[in-house]
Amino acid sequence: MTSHQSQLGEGEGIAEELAESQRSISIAEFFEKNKHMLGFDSGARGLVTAVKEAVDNALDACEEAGIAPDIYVEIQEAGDYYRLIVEDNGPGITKEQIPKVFGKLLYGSRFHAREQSRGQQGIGISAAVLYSQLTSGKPAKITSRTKGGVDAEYFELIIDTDTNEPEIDVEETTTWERPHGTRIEMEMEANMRARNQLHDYIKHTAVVNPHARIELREPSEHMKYERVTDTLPAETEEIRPHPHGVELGTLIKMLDATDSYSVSGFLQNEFTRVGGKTSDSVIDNFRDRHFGREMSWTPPESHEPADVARALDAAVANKGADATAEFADRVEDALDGYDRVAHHEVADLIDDVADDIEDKYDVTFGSTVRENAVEAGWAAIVGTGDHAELGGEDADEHEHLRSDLYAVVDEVTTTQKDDATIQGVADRLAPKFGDADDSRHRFTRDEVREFVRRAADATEEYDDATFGETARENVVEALWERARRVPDDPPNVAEIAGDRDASSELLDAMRETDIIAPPTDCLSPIESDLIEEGLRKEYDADFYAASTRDASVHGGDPFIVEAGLAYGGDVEAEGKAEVMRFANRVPLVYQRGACATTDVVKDINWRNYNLDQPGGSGIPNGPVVVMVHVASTNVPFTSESKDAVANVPELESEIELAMREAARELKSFLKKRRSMQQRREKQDKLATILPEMAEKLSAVTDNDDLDIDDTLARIMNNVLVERKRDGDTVQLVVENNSDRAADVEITDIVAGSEPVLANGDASVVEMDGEWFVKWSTSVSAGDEATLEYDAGADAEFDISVDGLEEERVTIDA
Ligand SMILES: Nc1ncnc2c1ncn2[C@@H]1O[C@H](COP(=O)(O)OP(=O)(O)OP(=O)(O)O)[C@@H](O)[C@H]1O
Repeated sequence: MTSHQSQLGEGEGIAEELAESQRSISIAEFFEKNKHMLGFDSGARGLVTAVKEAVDNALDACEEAGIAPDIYVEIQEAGDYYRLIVEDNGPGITKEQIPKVFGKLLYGSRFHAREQSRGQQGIGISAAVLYSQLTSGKPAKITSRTKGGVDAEYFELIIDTDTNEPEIDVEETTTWERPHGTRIEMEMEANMRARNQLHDYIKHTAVVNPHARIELREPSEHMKYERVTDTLPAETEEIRPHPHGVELGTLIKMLDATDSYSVSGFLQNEFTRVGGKTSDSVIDNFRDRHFGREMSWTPPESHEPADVARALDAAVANKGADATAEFADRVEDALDGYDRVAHHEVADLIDDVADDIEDKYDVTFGSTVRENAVEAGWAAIVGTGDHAELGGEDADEHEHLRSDLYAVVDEVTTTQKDDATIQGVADRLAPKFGDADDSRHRFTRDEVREFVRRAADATEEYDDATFGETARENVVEALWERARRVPDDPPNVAEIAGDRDASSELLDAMRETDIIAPPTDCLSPIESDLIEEGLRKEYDADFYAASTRDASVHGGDPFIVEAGLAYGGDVEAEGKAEVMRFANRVPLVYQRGACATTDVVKDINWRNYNLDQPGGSGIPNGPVVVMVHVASTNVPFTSESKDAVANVPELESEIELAMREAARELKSFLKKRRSMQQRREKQDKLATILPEMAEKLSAVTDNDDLDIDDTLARIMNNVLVERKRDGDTVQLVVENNSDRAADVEITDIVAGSEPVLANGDASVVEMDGEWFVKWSTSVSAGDEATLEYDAGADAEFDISVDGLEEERVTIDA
């Protein structure tokens, strides 16, 4: 700006001068200047991003082709540069596509697909090529062989940043030992300062992709992760957008592009989860918005001044007295059958009766006669038009509507409202409907709301009454519910597309309609058991928990959030918990602080889950690993570099729920652990005091020594496992002093003499000269169970008890 200020002439013509320097910018030029947006802001980071882009693509390609991925990554020092090689055993890329995939930004197969994949935008690998050519000046070298292809194709290329088109240096066929797959080699200015991030990326990728074999060879380390399973993630299906997710611009684009003529066809063909019934509901909601609804009123009773029959009689001319009289009477009689009636119902009724009269009297009720009759009949019902004349001098034009409205307002307001207030509101509402421009009484909900607002405001102002928001909303709701949906056909797709308001009404109607969540076969969550397994593989912890939420929708794209936790054991106890973030099975390495995932973890009150959280917010302290996975057909990232998930409320709330589900399990684990610890402490204290007391007691009473173990078990309400010997007879007694049933599994290893069972459901197995007596028993609270066997005097025993926490069992054997 400043430079222009000094260079440009003053006054007129500045815009023209500026225009000379204005030109379009190619996308490649743009990203050349904004490398950071794509994750290439430094040499250290650039290398990690390039590995990530190539490995993500390789995994996507293999999974799409149903091939168990075998991925090799190598980083070599090459003079002033680093050379990166990534090879996969995927389906390969055709000769025609190779230059575009690697040499053109924004070229890819996934941008328009609603299906979970790691790649989304078609920028990733070409951005890596761009970064490599910018920093090293060397072309990218690509080798690819398609499945079944005789030769492999070899290219050396760069991106022409002016045109964003590939510039091919070398193109030839070559031989390659892999039967199919793709290999890319790039040189770039880089360093290994981000080695930790690189290792984390590879390690965590292996954790959430147990079906892949991944190898990384870099100048100072060689890491290899073997495949743990041959089962590939469930194949995902591409889906159409969900009606709850599209935005207005997208909807208008879809309306323009569709082959459908009718809205119903459009909704069913272009969206997921819309069948005939759902499309009818959407169209009904659209009608309400587009046409409004028709107010319904109670038909006047015959003794009221409004005389429908007389009005109809007067409106019909030249049809003969009998025919006219019967027509008028029959319409009036039929109206008696209605509690409330709307304009189009009166029209339908008049049509039906007119048809009958035509047949019976051989007269014609043409459309003009019918229209006149509808107009006159409706005016008589709502008390406008000629009705004043019919009712005589004293007739109040809106009397009927007033009493009708009084009944509605009275019904839906509380008994505290006095009569005068209700009457005030009804009286002021009546002319708003009665004198409205639309004589059919068609109004949108907003119009009805506005009428009620004005009537209530005026009543408050002039009658010194109160008529609050709830009362107003109740009246609107009651009138709207009583109003009738109109039968008009909705406009066709082309008409809606050309009318922004109508498109917006359709969008609102779609959002308002209950529609089942999109199918989830387009997503492939890791699933909670595999998350736990993944955590178990990486962390030797005391406790693991995981949860996988049901699918939700954001912007028409379904998503699933999963969370996992590992606690205790060898997990680093010092400092803050480790937070691992994943999106579509890709570890997110950078921008931790700008990620919705981290924000949610920080906002949770972890003290509620028995974790240490100084100040009550922020990442908790202690031996915890938190893991969050967001799987979606379109993960909302904060930028093209796909490092952080954006703060989308729907997503944040699901992340929170997933975290809380896993955290609840952690809480009960920690609670139990704590109570066990307290029990242990109590037991330890008793174990010190009791013998002293017993000793003193025996001394005072001059009795034999007391059996302390039994006493301890009883005080602690423990399950006591006791051995009694009488000659060769051995008895194992399980005495349940607790208040719930105990399932115990006892293994008594007997050496020196073969045990012979006398009773019980036990088994004896010999192994290396020892006998394993295995006994499983369930003992109810307060009961005991006994196993008896014979063993010689030389027998030695080694007993262990499983099935109960250590702290709940006292062994005296
Ligand atoms: N190793 C590969 N094997 C087979 N096809 C590939 C491979 N790498 C890339 N492709 C194809 O090239 C396209 C472009 O890849 P690119 O990395 O530029 O974008 P993307 O993965 O679709 O999205 P993103 O920009 O989010 O990474 C992919 O959509 C895919 O069709």
